Amino acid sequence: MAEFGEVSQKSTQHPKPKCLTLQYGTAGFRTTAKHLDHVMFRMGLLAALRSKKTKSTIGVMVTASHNPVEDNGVKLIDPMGEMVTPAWEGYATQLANAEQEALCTVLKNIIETDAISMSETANVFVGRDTRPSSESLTKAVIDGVSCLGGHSQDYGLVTTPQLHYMVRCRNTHDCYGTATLQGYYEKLSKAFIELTKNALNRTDDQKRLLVDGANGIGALKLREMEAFLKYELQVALFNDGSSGKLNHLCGADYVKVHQRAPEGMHMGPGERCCSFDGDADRIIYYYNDTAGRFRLLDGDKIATLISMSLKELLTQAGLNIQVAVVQTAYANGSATRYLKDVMKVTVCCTKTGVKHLHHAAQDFDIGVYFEANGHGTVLFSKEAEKQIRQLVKHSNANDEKKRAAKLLASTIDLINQATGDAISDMLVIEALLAIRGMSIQGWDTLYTDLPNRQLRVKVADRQVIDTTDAERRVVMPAGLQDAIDTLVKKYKQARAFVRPSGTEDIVRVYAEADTQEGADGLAYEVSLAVYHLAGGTGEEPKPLK
Ligand SMILES: CC(=O)N[C@H]1[C@@H](OP(=O)(O)O)O[C@H](CO)[C@@H](O)[C@@H]1O
Ligand SMILES: [Mg+2]
Repeated sequence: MAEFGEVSQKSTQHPKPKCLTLQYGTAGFRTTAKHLDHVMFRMGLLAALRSKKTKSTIGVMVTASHNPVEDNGVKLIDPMGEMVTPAWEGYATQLANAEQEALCTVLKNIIETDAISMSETANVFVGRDTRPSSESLTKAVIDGVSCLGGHSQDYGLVTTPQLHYMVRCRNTHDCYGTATLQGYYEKLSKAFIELTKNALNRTDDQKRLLVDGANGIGALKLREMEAFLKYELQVALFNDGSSGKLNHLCGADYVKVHQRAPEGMHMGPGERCCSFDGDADRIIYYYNDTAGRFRLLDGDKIATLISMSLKELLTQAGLNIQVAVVQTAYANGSATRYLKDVMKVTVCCTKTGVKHLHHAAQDFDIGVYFEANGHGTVLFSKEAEKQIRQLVKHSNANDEKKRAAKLLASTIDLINQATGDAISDMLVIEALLAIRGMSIQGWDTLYTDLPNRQLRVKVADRQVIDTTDAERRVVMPAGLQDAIDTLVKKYKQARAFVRPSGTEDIVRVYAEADTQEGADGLAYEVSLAVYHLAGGTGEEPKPLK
């Protein structure tokens, strides 16, 4: 094959450091940026192959999300804007790790195994975050695509969900929206304005939202969008990237993990605040209560607000459409209980990682999925969307039904169904709170989170831990699950689990209990069990102070 001559030749300009092995993890490849040039070139090759195979446009996003600014990473986006299918994650790992001489053989194997017709055209959309390394890494991706005769469209600086959206628009021939930034801003802001028309007498205070942009791409894009929102949302933007460092002491991950406000944000009591992560696919809300205590509203609370609102609107519209919520083991026990017992919605639990939640949510009429850390969106089945849109058109429908159906239709338009999207989720939350006339305090008190703690344990090989039941139970190493069960019994309302991280070289420990001391104590004791039974390295875990 003629193309391979060029691949061999060009790949020498993107050499692989010897002995470096990487894995396509929970969210693509991620490591220090200086080790990624060859990976980017090769992901360009793979994206071209995936495009030929699917006869569709494929996306390649250069970002390391909430990681430090020195890191970078890459994720592949499949035709409907979802994460690339698991079999191809395997190909991605093979390609990234092939030594220079073996690259063409690995490429040929993929082409043969998947029976890819090389005469097909290839189209790849490329986007990047604000990291200094992202620009040159993007060039490496484009080099890879063109080596296999593919065509790239470089969107430059975009949030991860914006690129997912572009891919979905292109492959639905613009039915989903127009594949431009302007198209994205117009579609979302139109739906937002439509929805907020239903919130009467909103004051400027109620329209005000403090946003922590994590010094990243989300801040830039929110600024671009502001004019489209016609003052229906009045954003006070902090950590906008003009001086601070990306993700440093700010952003959704920092706020969630440390359960503390980001640096650089000036919060008055009761003011509604939110944080994006470094590529704006995660969002977390929070506020300081009147006693000055920091209160976090995480992905679970977001899923609760959204599913509750959708359910009520469906009832008002007289539509018999099922709403389900998909969570992971990290969902707070109180959230799961509230959804099941009070709201009576179907709740299902999947493994960690957006792709698992997204996949599970596709099984329902309306699948609301959120990780506790704020990754998430809502998926509407074709049939559910059709019923809602038909009711909007139906001139005989009575006023209340029609109004509810219109609200549902605008909510569909406001949600980025391709993937979790901080900007889109923020607008959905703002609109729903406004329509309900609900304050952040009111939303917060729907249920009270059980105190919880997450810890990390270093072990020689995290793959020695094997889990089952959506990562809630350990199968290997022997004895670890028994040890956890015994420890959990010592605490009230307690739950704990451990799993190997898919993005970092650590084992994660999660514990919750009726008090913070309990959650901390249990998390510590479970960490010790992991350390002793799963080959801990370095210092033994210490109790939390
Ligand atoms: C406990 C936790 O927050 N895990 C995160 C983290 O995955 P780990 O596999 O736990 O490292 O990064 C993923 C990608 O961003 C995200 O989907 C997930 O929720
Ligand atoms: Mg992210």
